[in-house]
Amino acid sequence: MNLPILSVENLSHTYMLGTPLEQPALFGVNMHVGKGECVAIIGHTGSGKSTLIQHFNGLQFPQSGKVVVDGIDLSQPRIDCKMLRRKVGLVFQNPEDQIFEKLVGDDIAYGPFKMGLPLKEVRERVRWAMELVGLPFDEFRDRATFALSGGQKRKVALAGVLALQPDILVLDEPTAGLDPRSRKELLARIKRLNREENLTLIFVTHNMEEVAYLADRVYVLANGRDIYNGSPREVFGNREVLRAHQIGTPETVEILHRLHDKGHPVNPGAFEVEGAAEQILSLLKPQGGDAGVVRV
Ligand SMILES: Nc1ncnc2c1ncn2[C@@H]1O[C@H](COP(=O)(O)OP(=O)(O)OP(=O)(O)O)[C@@H](O)[C@H]1O
Repeated sequence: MNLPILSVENLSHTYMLGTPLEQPALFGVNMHVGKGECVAIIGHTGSGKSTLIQHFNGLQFPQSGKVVVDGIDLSQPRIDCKMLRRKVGLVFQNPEDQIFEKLVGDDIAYGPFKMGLPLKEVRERVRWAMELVGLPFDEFRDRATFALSGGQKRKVALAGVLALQPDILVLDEPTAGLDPRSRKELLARIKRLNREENLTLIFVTHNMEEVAYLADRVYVLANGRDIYNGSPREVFGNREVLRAHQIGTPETVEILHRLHDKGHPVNPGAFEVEGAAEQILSLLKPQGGDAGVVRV
């Protein structure tokens, strides 16, 4: 891991603390994310994923424990929230929570404009962010936000955050509700941002194919605790732990494990589609020295 740009130490959180409706959500969570890393957070519903990422840009502040973002200790009083939100862009699960202007271009321009940037730069950033998420500027800037499809709204919400040019991008279920083609396109764009622009990426997902495709490292949350972290290969290799916490594995892992259990010589750790396909194809090739010989 590179130098950590985000560290969480022993973080606990209880909703409605001190009331009869107290709801504990996090218990002593630890997490470290290196600059330029792509980290997935997985866990069953209610395990605390959203609560955790809300601590990264000051939507929640540590009740106990520590969150440090690029040197800013969020447990200290008088945090510069504006600066923090420029460093950490959070895209919510539901794009409706994030879009409030009538026109697409105005909505994406809102953040950079509030930063006090000159109009020319605001416009450049809006164009850049729109093209990046796959919304052609000339075609979409004057479109009404309310009349967009769910997938287009998701792209607008993402572009609005990208236009602030954050150092860390945090995505809550980035492709939920998208059709397979839009999902694939958006994931490829996000991957490019991480790999080519060196944007640190943290994302929450229930989709294990997404984890396999994007993540360098995976944190597993269960009942408000970080129970495991490792590379996708390590995490997906630990199917017992995942099953115990109602977390699936990518289809590729399942297929390779079934072949392996039936005695076929495959490595079930290969979770990427290309690697899995190669292994399956190699099983279909004739084995042994007589390969290709036709006996009559
Ligand atoms: N605003 C809130 N007030 C009270 N309790 C809450 C609130 N938000 C979340 N919780 C509770 O905190 C716990 C963790 O919720 P959280 O939304 O962080 O989980 P999650 O892993 O993101 O779930 P999901 O995968 O369903 O989005 C749950 O028990 C939830 O009911």
